[in-house]
Amino acid sequence: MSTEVSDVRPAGRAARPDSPPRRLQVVHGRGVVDVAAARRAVADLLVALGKDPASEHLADTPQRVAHAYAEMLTPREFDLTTFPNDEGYDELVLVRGIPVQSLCEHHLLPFHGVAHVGYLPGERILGLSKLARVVELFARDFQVQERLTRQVADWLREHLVPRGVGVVVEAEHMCMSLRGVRAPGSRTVTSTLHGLLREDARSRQEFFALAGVNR
Ligand SMILES: Nc1nc2c(ncn2[C@@H]2O[C@H](COP(=O)(O)OP(=O)(O)OP(=O)(O)O)[C@@H](O)[C@H]2O)c(=O)[nH]1
Ligand SMILES: [Zn+2]
Repeated sequence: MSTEVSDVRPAGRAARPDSPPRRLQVVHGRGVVDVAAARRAVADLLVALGKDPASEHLADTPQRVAHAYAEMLTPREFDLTTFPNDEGYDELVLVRGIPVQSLCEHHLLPFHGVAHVGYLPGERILGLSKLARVVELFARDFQVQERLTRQVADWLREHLVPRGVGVVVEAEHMCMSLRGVRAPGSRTVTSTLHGLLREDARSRQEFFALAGVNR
């Protein structure tokens, strides 16, 4: 998925790179869901599963399912707000326990859990809520957990230009709980590190310790 990040400063305002705060509008470049086509496909699926979509109980189900998938595949747009790091804060900034709600691309079933996202600030610091918004930006898609984890880390490296980035995702996959291997409660942990959090052992250990992951 591509994302577009554009400057939303009002026209005529000086574009000084250090003017606080800086807001960049983040728009996802994902195809819009064709709800009508999805509704027809869900009705066909019900028939294929031996159900009658015209029955009283299922009459509105195709419409609901189509809307549910459209919602689950559409991240909210947001402003990426950054501030100059005037105090020269050079320690880790970490938000733990960010909810992750995504859909496995193999079975179209949910996987959900938490993300811990941290960075070592460079010239700018980020509005804290934006770490959770970036997780949503990539989670609202058909995904595998490894790619989701890496996309969040790569995106922050590109758009925040910190000295280091770390992302840990812990999630339970419904395709492993409800069906197949039927291992409810098992959680998959994935991580991606960039910059100093990858290269410097002390920073890496501190990140995993604060994230609550024992490595
Ligand atoms: N690496 C990775 N695998 C995933 C993820 N979500 C689901 N899977 C796995 O994708 C695999 C698909 O394997 P297949 O053998 O093609 O599908 P399957 O027969 O339904 O597999 P079972 O789930 O073992 O019954 C399964 O092992 C799933 O557990 C993910 O986020 N990352
Ligand atoms: Zn799956």
